[in-house]
Amino acid sequence: MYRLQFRRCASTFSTRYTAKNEPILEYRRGGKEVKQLEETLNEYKSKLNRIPCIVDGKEVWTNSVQRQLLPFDHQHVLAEYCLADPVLLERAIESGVKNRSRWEQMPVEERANIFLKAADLGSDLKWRSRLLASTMLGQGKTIFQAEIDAACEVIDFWRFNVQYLASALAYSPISTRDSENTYIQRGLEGFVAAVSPFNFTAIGANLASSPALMGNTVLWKSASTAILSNYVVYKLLEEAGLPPGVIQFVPSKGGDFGRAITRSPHLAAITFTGSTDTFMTLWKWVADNIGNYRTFPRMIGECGGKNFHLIHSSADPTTIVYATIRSAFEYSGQKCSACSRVYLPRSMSKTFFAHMKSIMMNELKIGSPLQHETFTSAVIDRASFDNIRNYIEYARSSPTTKILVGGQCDDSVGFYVQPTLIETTDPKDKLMCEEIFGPVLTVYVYEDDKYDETLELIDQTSNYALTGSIFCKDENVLKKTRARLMQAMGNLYINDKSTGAVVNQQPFGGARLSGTNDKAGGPHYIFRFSSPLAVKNMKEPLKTFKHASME
Ligand SMILES: NC(=O)c1ccc[n+]([C@@H]2O[C@H](COP(=O)([O-])OP(=O)(O)OC[C@H]3O[C@@H](n4cnc5c(N)ncnc54)[C@H](O)[C@@H]3O)[C@@H](O)[C@H]2O)c1
Ligand SMILES: N[C@@H](CCC=O)C(=O)O
Repeated sequence: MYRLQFRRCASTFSTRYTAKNEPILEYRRGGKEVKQLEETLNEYKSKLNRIPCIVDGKEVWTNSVQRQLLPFDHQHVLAEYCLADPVLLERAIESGVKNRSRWEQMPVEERANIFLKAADLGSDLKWRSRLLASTMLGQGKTIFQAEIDAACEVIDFWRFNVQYLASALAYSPISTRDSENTYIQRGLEGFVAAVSPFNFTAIGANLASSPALMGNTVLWKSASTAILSNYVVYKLLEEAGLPPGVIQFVPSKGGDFGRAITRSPHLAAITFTGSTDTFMTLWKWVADNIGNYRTFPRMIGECGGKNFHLIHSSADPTTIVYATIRSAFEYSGQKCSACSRVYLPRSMSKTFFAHMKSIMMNELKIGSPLQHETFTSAVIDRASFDNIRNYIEYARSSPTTKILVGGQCDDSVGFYVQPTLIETTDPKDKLMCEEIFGPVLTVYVYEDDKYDETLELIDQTSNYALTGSIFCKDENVLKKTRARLMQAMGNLYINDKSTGAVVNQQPFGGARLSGTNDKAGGPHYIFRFSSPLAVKNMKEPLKTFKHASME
């Protein structure tokens, strides 16, 4: 059990708290964590989970009710949740504004300890199984994918953000004989709007809780397909001691939420993760209202990607296959960091394609995420299924692309899209440029002697710059490649897959239109939610207005 302990030394604070990454549990059949998880899965599955909005700490059961379905069995309604309409959103904003200064004035140690307590609760099997079960059912994640997201990453965000805050508080400006100088991490004036995506429970948890840790009040709008897991996160925080009215849990229609927050003069920041288009819409709405705000709203956005694996002829032939399978098809490619374009040298293409085909056709089990042997399951919803199917149809009809494996889509029970491997002869094909957000991987084979041109191609093909992997064992080539692709990603992997960033190991965020690159899971992220106050306190009265040179 960690408690944050600050100790005063002269005029500075310091702390003994150092976070560690939460160990990943294995969930082997018959183990105690599996037993607990199965009980919780059964509990959630056997009832209709009813979810209210929460405003000012009070449940609000609105008349507008929506349903969350199991993506892998869409006849099964997992939850019914209440939608906040524009009037309730106004109330939530008022509540946030009203509660802000009381929360901000709570001693920072007490605030931080709530999140450390939350991390401890999440680590324990009772809450851990709730986090996992709600994520597996609602978002269609396998046990491993749910564990690394809804348990480990959630817990890591809570612990490491506290560590970053503690280090920040250790900073003290120089005081002089005449003046005592202090530097205070203050919350933003107004409220923070957190808008989260469906694909990571941890992202929702982080978007809502980082601003809160820094003394802000938050309006949290979850994605409609991640409501149950996000509600579990909210309830966990409540049990950890988060006071009422610090986070308002307000599922709502995207447009209603976006309009309500951008209309309010009290908007202090939007912390968003989702598609680039949605972030651009929010940015435009803020611009439309720019004369109306009390402060400049901060825009923090982590957006889409078109992540690449670049393979050099010196790469290890087995690593490139395993890494590509994992990055492109785990969680059905629904990670912003998923590999969706590969640049492959002609000299390795035969063995690469043969190995990929063999694994994809014989070893990848696609099915219910509740079965241990499942590699990946259905995609999140009807809209996503239709969108991905359109790209596959396009690939079927285009003269420059060929589907090598997969391509089948079946929505009779769940929204299943078979992992699909495509080869294109057009490196600027839309399959190489646009984010698909599904299990569709396109490969462009380049001639070995065209490596430099291929670097140019990678850099120029997409407006996204989220993650990229270089597979190469030649140090000189690697050096040249890194220099050429310096701006082509926010997270670079060398001889590893382009997914799987871990808090405080690979702080995460993209460049270009992939986002504002504030690096969640890194030491600077929390400062986007702070408006520091520098204080100079004069010790002596002024004796003259004249400078020495004037004497
Ligand atoms: N870069 C990252 O760290 C990161 C991480 C996860 C996901 N993503 C990206 O997220 C996308 C997938 O997630 P998604 O489908 O949930 O994205 P999305 O943009 O459809 O939705 C994200 C959130 O925005 C809300 N929203 C939609 N319109 C809105 C509006 N006008 N005003 C306010 N809110 C609005 C949605 O309801 C949801 O809560 C992909 O593009 C993926 O790359 C990026
Ligand atoms: N932490 C994730 C990024 C989140 C994107 O959806 C990864 O690196 O796989």
